Amino acid sequence: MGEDRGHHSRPVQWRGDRRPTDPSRLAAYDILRAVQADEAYANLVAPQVIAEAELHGRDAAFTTTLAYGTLRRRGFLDAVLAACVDRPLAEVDEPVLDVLRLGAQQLLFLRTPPHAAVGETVQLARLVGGESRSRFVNAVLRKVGRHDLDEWVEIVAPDAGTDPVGHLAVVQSHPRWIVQALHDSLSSWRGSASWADTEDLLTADNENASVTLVARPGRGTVDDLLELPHTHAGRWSPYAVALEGGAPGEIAGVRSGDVGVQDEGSQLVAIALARAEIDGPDTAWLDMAAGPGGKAALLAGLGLERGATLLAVDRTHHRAGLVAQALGRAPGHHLVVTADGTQGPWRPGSFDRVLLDAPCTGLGVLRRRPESRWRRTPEDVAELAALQRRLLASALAAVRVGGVVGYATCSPHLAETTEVVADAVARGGVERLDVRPLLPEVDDLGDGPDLRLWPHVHGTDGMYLALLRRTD
Ligand SMILES: C[S@@+](CC[C@H](N)C(=O)[O-])C[C@H]1O[C@@H](n2cnc3c(N)ncnc32)[C@H](O)[C@@H]1O
Repeated sequence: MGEDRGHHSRPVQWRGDRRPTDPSRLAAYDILRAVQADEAYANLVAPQVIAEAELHGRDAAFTTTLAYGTLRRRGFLDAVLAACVDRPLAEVDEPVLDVLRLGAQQLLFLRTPPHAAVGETVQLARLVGGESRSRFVNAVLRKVGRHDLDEWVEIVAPDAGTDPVGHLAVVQSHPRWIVQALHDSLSSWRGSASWADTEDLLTADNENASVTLVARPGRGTVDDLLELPHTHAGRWSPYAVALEGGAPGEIAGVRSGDVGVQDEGSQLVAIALARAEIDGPDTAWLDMAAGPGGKAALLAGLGLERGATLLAVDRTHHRAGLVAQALGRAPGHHLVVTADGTQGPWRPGSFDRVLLDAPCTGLGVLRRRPESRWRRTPEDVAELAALQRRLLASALAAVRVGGVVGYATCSPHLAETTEVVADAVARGGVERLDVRPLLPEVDDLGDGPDLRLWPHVHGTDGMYLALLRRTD
């Protein structure tokens, strides 16, 4: 490489007498490199890179769209690039490959005029890789530009009739195993799913998620939030306000923690758990894997009128610290502890309600984490499912007879959801509740009894919740 560019080194927008590289595209490149080379998370690194590059408004939005889209579409873009490069892609320098991906993304998905997409990308290649790399990038992108998106789909995707999983994997740019897992989960939700349903879900994963605020009960109201510009009421949750444009960090309530940034799917999980009927006392609540504290903060508010005390636990000190921050100004009784939920510092049967929002693969929130589909592996599922079983056993031991455990994940994978719960039910001593009547405001909740929310159906993150009442 001509230059070693860490994602923080900037601004280097000139080399010799050449014209400047477009700062938005350079920032997108920096985000890609940080994700690919340093294993950064795009949603964390992008705002940092954009701020350091002093990009605002449309330029900042273009950088995010280009970087996120390129990360999501990597599978498809690589299939196209492989058809245009006369050696295996693995032999192309990673930074040059990222430049090629950015160029192909603009040509095929962003409607950037071809001369601009090629010209600007070649300029970027010259900056990051020197003259010979820029000629290579120019030649490859000209080949990409010979076909439009539909033609490329015909060329690189397996036939939908004979290999529907492989077809969707390429066309919607997801690993094969994830396409299959999502299809299986959708199929079990309503008895069956067509490949078109699955494609709708995969399409939703490739779109940006909107920002939703939560007016935490006891700390503010939805009506207060609706006074703010660019807001309207949420679709399902009585505490939700959608923010269309504008930065949540500029809202005073968000800065103080009275208002949270929280997808409606997560809000509905906490609300359903709080609404489940239980006999007897209802004052001891546990959130067993609480970091960073979004659901804990909502539960604390929901528990207020019942005089409930919330114990929020996380295994890592840092994550427990984030929970403490989220709960900091919350009225009522709450306590945050760093502990391993599989062997928590409490006596068996101590709690009336327990939330176990288990660590999971996050396959329901792929739209928010553009690179994560390429990082996750089927081995992660097996490892997490084992931990989820241990945590659920511990949650069921922590709740009293008659109390309720909510088992939630932001993954719809069957091995992390219904299979974990089915094992717990099979061991006896628990009754599975139908979650759907607890959320009458939400349409289309499938066959039940568990709650499953989908980006393409409900517009929320993909969330799962089973409610288990302990019977002995
Ligand atoms: C899905 S997140 C919880 C999200 C949270 N409920 C919210 O809404 O903000 C899972 C959390 O479980 C924590 N965790 C993982 N293993 C754990 C364990 N053995 N005991 C307690 N917490 C654990 C992780 O650190 C992570 O913060």
